[in-house]
Amino acid sequence: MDKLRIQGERPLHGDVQASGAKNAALPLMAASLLTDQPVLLDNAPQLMDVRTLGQLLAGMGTQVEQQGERIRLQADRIAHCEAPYERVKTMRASVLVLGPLVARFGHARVSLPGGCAIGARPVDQHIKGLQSLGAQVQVEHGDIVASVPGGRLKGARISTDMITVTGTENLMMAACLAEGETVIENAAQEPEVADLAAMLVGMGARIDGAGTSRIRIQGVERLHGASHSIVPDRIETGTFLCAAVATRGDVTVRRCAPDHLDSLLDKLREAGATVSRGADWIRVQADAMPGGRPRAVSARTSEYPGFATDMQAQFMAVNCIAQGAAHLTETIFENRFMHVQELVRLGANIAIEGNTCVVQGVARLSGATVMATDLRASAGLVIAGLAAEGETVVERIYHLDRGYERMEHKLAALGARIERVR
Ligand SMILES: CC(=O)N[C@H]1[C@@H](OP(=O)(O)OP(=O)(O)OC[C@H]2O[C@@H](n3ccc(=O)[nH]c3=O)[C@H](O)[C@@H]2O)O[C@H](CO)[C@@H](O)[C@@H]1O
Ligand SMILES: C=C(OP(=O)(O)O)C(=O)O
Repeated sequence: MDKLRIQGERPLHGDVQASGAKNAALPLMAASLLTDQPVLLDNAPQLMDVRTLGQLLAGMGTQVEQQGERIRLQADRIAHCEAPYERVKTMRASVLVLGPLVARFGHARVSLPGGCAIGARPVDQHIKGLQSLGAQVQVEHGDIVASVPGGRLKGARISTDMITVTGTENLMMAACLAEGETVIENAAQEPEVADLAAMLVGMGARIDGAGTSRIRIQGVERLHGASHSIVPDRIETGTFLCAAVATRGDVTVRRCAPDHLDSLLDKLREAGATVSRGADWIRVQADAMPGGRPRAVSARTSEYPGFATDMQAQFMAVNCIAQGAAHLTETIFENRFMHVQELVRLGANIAIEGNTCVVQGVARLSGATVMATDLRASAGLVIAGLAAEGETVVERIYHLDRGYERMEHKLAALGARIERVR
């Protein structure tokens, strides 16, 4: 199993490019099931999750070709509408094929994703929403089995019990081919939802309000192919910015979407970094912070545009070496503090009180061997390792490979001493 070996205490300096967003690429790929015509995606990240979804779609009969940053998908010969457990268990976002399959083919069998390291993560809202659109849905032998009497979904008003990102995406895709109007209330407002809507509109869908809490969709009979450039990854961008602050460096992330990172940028300014931005770049200067260390800054995760749960672990790593104490509260997932005990192994001072971590900053972390437990926990450990004195080894980085493109190469180009050990 691959590991990352890091020699810490080297400030990061220079420019790095953001990749396309994993959390946009996955729904966009799933949306290719809505048409028999080609869908071309540019700015596609080369990630394990993208490969996994590509294999799942190919297994159904979709032609999938990835060349560099371009993916071409054509779902003109779908042989069966099934997502087996073997694929779904390695990537929960596989459930995104459910809405498109039911909408276009009138039936689907998709393995029910299990829980995962960060929480139970049920998909009841996806199922209830599809039922509102007229699908019959049961869980049988661990699979979600859906069929549509009459073959075509019917538009409806759907109000989800909580804000769900992939739930909103699944239902929005399904509603595009339903008969009549669908309104999704309490919709997720994440930029990746808006990016998906932009491509669906390019495919002929009629959608208003994506990016707000109410999305209105007028169903159409069929969609056509499209070409779309995937929105930059705001979480990868934020990860590099946190690494810059934790190592007291000066980093510019290029080809990113600064408008999608407002809440994090405010926090980094509060921590003492100088933040500047242009249309598609962000620079964080943290090499001259008062007192030579960031200030502790509290945060509470929430849905977009709030502070992203996918940035909580990385921001915790910054707070580990800050001056003062911060409270970090996780409100989205019930078990997203798995990195805490590993950060403690690096010398961090963290107490967990319910869904809040109290992080008392220390002057120095000291390198150690730590184990990654999920994607962003891994990123948090890498940041802590970059800041720590001596050598840190991060084990089980297959989690990291799900969602970061060539992370160690990008960090090495910024001056980090980091290598993959096979
Ligand atoms: C591929 C993708 O885009 N993944 C992102 C997506 O995950 P994902 O879409 O799975 O997360 P959700 O927004 O659905 O989850 C939010 C909360 O709602 C709960 N819930 C959700 C659906 C449901 O049917 N029932 C239910 O109870 C979840 O357990 C969680 O507590 O949004 C998360 C929250 O921003 C991010 O951390 C993930 O990176
Ligand atoms: C939790 C994440 O992803 P997923 O929903 O794919 O598990 C993430 O990107 O941090």
